[in-house]
Amino acid sequence: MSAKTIAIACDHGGIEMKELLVKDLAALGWSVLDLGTDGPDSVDYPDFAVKLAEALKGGKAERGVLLCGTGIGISIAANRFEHVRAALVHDAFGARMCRQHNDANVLVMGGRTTGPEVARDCLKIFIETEFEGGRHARRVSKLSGDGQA
Ligand SMILES: O=C[C@H](O)[C@H](O)[C@H](O)COP(=O)(O)O
Repeated sequence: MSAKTIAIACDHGGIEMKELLVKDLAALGWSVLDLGTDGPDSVDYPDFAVKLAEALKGGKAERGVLLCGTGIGISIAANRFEHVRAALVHDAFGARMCRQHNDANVLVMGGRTTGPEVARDCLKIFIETEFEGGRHARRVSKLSGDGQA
């Protein structure tokens, strides 16, 4: 069976965290689609959210990871796409809940706000936790235009 693919992208605020997490993803058995950025030069986080959203839409990856300084800007940008459920996570509980309750398909963290070991832990939990479905499936369906809001 071929490895599942996860896309990862960041701005300059998340570059060190990206390098760390790419290694972990490979060790966890995922094929990694690295969409940059690749160096410390200042770039604009919305451009990288778009790259990742397009990779998910085009079926090039099943899941995604986005990183910027705080995770805030890049999660705002990613959630403008209807097929993206990007969760800004700061701890293990959030990483677990965003999968179990929200079926998040993109994990977002801040390279300037979350320490490396917490980030690695969150990534592993995000990867290994399944969506619970049930009442949560009804709620998640309302996020994508199927609801009455
Ligand atoms: O939400 C935005 C992100 O945290 C960016 O990484 C941050 O705004 C970049 O800031 P600067 O251009 O000062 O490095």
